[in-house]
Amino acid sequence: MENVTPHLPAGEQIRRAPKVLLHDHLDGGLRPGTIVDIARETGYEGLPETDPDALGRWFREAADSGSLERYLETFTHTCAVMQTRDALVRVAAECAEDLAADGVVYAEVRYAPEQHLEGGLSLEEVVEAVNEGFREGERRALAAGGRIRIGALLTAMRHAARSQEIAELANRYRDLGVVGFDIAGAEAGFPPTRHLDAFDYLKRENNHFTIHAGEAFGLPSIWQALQWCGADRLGHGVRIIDDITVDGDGVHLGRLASYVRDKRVPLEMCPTSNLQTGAASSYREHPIGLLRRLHFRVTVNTDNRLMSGTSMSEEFAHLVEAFGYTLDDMQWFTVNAMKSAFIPFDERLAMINEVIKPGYAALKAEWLFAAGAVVPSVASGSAGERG
Ligand SMILES: O=c1[nH]cnc2c1ncn2[C@H]1C[C@H](O)[C@@H](CO)O1
Ligand SMILES: [Zn+2]
Repeated sequence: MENVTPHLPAGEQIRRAPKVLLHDHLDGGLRPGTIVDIARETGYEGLPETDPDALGRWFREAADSGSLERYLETFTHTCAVMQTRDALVRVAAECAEDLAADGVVYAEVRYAPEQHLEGGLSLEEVVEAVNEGFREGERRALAAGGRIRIGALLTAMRHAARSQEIAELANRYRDLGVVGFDIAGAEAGFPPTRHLDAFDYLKRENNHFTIHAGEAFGLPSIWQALQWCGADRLGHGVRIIDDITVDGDGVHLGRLASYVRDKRVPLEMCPTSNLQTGAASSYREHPIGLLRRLHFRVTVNTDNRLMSGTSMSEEFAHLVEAFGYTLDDMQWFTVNAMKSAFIPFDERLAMINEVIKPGYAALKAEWLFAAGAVVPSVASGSAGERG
């Protein structure tokens, strides 16, 4: 029986495991080489480095400041090279290819259309270019032997005043590649209630939205996002830990933490990003460990693959190392994410039953066929005789 003892998944196994990503920014995931190419083509001269490797390092280091505001400054450069139709198509197609190559089978990728208008595109043209890129990337992934499906989330910037317009845009492109709405940007000083009109509108339209909350600001932000705005999911939500006490008597959940767990509110957790912005101090101390043990609806995400130098596989590898997670844990996070996606219920269910569960079952069965395993005796039926 020792062969069925859960073992820790390693690099290649983590990559091949089907993964679901709900929180990934399009303008936070460009390939450094693509940034350099587009900057050259479009005459953008503001890049801090023009060698792709050096530029990749620059993003990771600049984002490693311990402050969300400083972290966000790095997006000036990525947004600067995402101002034309061709650039948006290319970046979106490569995003789909990169995620598929990393074993992501379903992703919701977000971006703020209002940040891509400087080259004269309209909001609609931005959305259509990104959608075209995602479809192209899905086709290329298929041709390369992978498979991925991507839905877009339209983000409004919380310091700006275009959330109603972006919410209407999300509604117009619903069922046309856009699956929901989000607000992002600096959290302190910009509470989600500033955008109540947009959230009320989306609720009236029976549409879906998530809100970045509980990252750089604490419980009041989470409380507003849920109880005033009606968010379906929380972007990050790590500060919910402030409403949980662990002492000699056990674990005590405050009213807000209880609500989040009881209502199965999905938490889009992004461990590496949280370390960079100071929302958590190490992987081992990241609240995801406790929240998973307490059965919150936790999901694992990348946030910004470029700025964090990460991928879904990297995030899981860190968690495996910090918490000893097994393939069963990975499946649990992945099913949580799929249950929390904004696509229709029947499609989510089919993804879970036809893609995710069989994918993990196949990986879990691999020990049977590994070198030195008991394959001959299983094949000859002796295992059955013994049993
Ligand atoms: O983790 C984040 N918190 C708040 N805002 C963020 C985060 N990551 C990216 N953003 C911002 C910067 C991007 O330009 C914008 C849209 O993707 O969203
Ligand atoms: Zn984010």
